[in-house]
Amino acid sequence: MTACMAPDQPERAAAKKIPVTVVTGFLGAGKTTLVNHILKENHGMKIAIIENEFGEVGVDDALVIDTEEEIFEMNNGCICCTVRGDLIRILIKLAARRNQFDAILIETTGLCDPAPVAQTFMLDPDIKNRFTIDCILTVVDAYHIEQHLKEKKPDGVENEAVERVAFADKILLNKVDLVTSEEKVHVKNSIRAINKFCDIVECQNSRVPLKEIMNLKAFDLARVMDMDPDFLKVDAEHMHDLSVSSVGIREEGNVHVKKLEKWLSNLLNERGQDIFRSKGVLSVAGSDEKYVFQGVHMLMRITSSDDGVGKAWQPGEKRVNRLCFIGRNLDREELTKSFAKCLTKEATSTIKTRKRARTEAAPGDED
Ligand SMILES: Nc1nc2c(ncn2[C@@H]2O[C@H](COP(=O)(O)OP(=O)(O)OP(=O)(O)O)[C@@H](O)[C@H]2O)c(=O)[nH]1
Repeated sequence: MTACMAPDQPERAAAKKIPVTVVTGFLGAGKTTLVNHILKENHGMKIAIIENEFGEVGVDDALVIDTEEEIFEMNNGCICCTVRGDLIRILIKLAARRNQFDAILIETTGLCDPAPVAQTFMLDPDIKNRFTIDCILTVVDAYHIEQHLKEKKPDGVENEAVERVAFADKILLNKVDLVTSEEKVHVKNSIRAINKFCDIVECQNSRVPLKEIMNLKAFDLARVMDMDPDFLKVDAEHMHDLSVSSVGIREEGNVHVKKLEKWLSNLLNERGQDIFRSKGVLSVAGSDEKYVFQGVHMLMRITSSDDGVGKAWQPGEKRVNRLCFIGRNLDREELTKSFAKCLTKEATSTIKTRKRARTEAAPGDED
């Protein structure tokens, strides 16, 4: 999205390359939370944000705060492989409007390999003359990172969490509220063992001043090449872990919120080791608020548009529940069937009730 927060400055139109911040981080680390934080802050910068979401069913549109700004969403694949062409097309369009913003922030998917994304800015002739990578910013979930760093991967598959930390120019050590000081020191040591150079900034709910994360000129190609001499080889091996998959559910109807809560908490208690990430937008019987659930392994939270994220269901909007699970050994049929048991026949939404009341009321009677 293009966050227009300051008047145009003519000097911005000078032929300076547009700085790009690439935000990476494992599933659920706090990348969208960072985007929301940037959108809420009054920092006076105009930032174009490109969002790439992993999963069969897109949910992030409902997780980003309601804003007037333009959003570039890329939900048809991962920008490190299948939709790199789409990324290039968006960037070229943005380059044509370069005097309308100061910087670009790309939120990559939780499973994205940052190397091919960075390569796009080094190798594509249309892009490298117009843009420059300012920083590869990696958001780390202080509570869950250790288990992902230690995870054994199938042969030929890189550990995404390790890659993310290794490539980072800067790390936001997020969710510090969930760890003790000793655990935090331990996590920092693990990060340092992989990446000696990057700056580590601790934060909660991805709240950091913008000057800590943008216009840093922190990306250092020489350091990256030192670490990975094949970095600029486009045909270098790049394999996603195929044992990690996503199951998407799209289902019209209204859910019974208590049944849903029980289902989700049982599911994540039993399977949370393998279900890395779960999220969903829900239509709850009797409410016009759009409910959202967010799970990272066993931690789960249900909120609604009433809490300030996303918009309530609009009159005429199709109330479809959208759920996305990402992890190992997911059983699509079982997930779909067990979710269906949370639906209720108690279907009337307050929108319909209000609309009916209005049409039945005499003109001038409505409040
Ligand atoms: N306790 C706690 N929860 C947090 C913090 N930051 C973010 N969260 C929660 O973690 C969950 C995941 O946050 P997101 O920002 O959606 O994570 P993401 O990296 O965009 O996740 P993906 O879309 O899977 O890539 C949400 O429920 C957030 O509210 C934090 O500092 N502390």
